This record gives sequence, C-alpha cells and structure tokens, in this order.
Amino acid sequence: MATSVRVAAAQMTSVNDLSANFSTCSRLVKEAVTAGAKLLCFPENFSYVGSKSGNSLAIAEPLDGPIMKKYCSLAKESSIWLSLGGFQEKGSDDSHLRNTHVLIDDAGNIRSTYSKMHLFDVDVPGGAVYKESSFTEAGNDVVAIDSPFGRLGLTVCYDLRFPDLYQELRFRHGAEVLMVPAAFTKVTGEAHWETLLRARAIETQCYVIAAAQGGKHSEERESYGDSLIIDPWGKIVGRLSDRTSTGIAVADIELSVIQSVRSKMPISQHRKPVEFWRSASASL
Ligand SMILES: O=C(O)CNC(=O)[C@H](CS)NC(=O)CCC(=O)C(=O)O
Repeated sequence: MATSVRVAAAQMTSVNDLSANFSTCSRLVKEAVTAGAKLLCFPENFSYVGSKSGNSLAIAEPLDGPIMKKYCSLAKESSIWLSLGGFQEKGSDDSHLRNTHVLIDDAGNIRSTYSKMHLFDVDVPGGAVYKESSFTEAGNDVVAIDSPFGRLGLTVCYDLRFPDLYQELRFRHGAEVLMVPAAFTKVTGEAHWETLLRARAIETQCYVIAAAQGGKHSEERESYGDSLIIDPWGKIVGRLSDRTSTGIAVADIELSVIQSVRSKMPISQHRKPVEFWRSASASL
C-alpha cells in the first residue's frame, strides 16, 4: 500500500429503478475521480431498493449477468476501484438471493466477493418487521483481500452488530480497512450507527469505510444515511454535511496512522481471545 491513498464513500437514496440508480452511481464515480479518489464504496442495495424488501428477488442476477457487467465497465472506464456493497446476487433457487458485497478493480475485474452472514430478522422497535432470511441465503466465508488501499475486510450492514467477525478480520486475516456498506433503518441508525462504527474502528485499529443508503426510497421505506470514513483511532475523517443527501465523503487512508496507533497500543499482543481464557478457567 502507498503511504497515503484517497478513498470515497457514496451516500445515496436508491429506488426501484435499476437504470436510475446506475445513473446516480455513474455521477458519483465522476465526482470521486475528480476528487482524486482511487476507490469508491457504494452502500448496500446500491443498484436496487424495492418498496418491500422481498421485491428484489425479481431483479436478482448472477455476478456475470448484465447488471454487474455494467458496473465492471463503469470501474474500467473511470479507472477506479469500486466496492459494491450488497448486490442482489441470484441464489441457488428462485426464491432466494445472496446479499453480496462485490469488489471490482480499476481494470473492471471482480477481485473478491463476500455474501452477508448475519441476516436482518428483526422487529425494529417503533419500526417495521424485517425477515431477510425469508428470501436471502446467508454466506459463511470470512473475506479479506489485499489492495492498493491496504488489506480490506468485506462485510455488509447488519454484520456490524457482530464484533466477532471484525475481530476475525483483524486478528486472523490481517485487515487494515473494514468496509461496512449499509441500509440501516432510521430508528436503529439514530440509536446505534455511529457508535457501532467507531467501536469497530477503535477495537480493531482499522479504518472503517461505511457507505450508507439515506432518505426516503418510497412511501414505505426510509434509511438512516450518514456515510462515514473513520480512522483507526476512531476519529471521523470523512462525512457529508447532510445525512440523507446524495454525494460522496472523501478521506485519505494513511499507512502511518495504522502503524502508529498499532505500535503505541499493541492490542494484538495484549488480547486474550476466548480460547485463552476458556482453557485458563478450565484448569482452575
Ligand atoms: O432488504 C432489502 O431490500 C435490503 N436489505 C436491507 O435493507 C437489510 C436487510 S433487510 N437491512 C439491514 O440489514 C438493516 C440493519 C439495521 O438497520 C440494523 O442493524 O439496525
């Protein structure tokens, strides 16, 4: 990784129209290129948000289908890496999709994919009831990959609430930058979004890039928004002035910040993972 490299996180309000969302993404790619970013991260469901969550089954496609081909061409034409967080990938039968985070390089090649592990089956207090598992197959592979922006850890949205995954990414897979594309609900976002993201950055000493859906997608659906880039000390280094507007947040990833935070506070040497204290207490 270069000593400093500029990245961007998109914030958008995707709708139930594939071509309208692609136009928005193309415009944001141009903005990111103009800002000097080498990587642009898009939120969960960047290419489509149905008025009801199960609606997205109808537009699910394989990774070599026409939708993903267009995004690969977009990356290639603009010579920029794209993190596409939460693509509706066709599942193993017609009633399931996979919620897949796709990483495309600046030559338009898919470098890595990760399918969301933790599915959002939640009765949101004061909000709607979600049952993502009714139409989604959970992934079960932890995915980290080297890139010009450091070693990236791929996650999606609700994964954010499960710190074990991020511990695994940092301490077993060597992640330096954690990506959390999301479509958080308004209620849970207000209560938890920034706190959870900053906690993940601090406890793993990683950069966190969190691209978010924000605003009203339809009469029925609204997302919290607030795309953030956070440094390994937990400081917010990239944010839009408005939580729900469409645009990009830009920040520089500095190798020296990762190194300095980690060497001054060497938590990788101090940590006592669960296997350690379980075997210690067993011998009492
Ligand atoms: O279903 C779709 O169309 C798109 N998928 C989503 O919006 C997903 C699953 S329903 N949303 C979340 O994971 C919200 C998590 C969240 O809000 C929290 O953890 O608080």
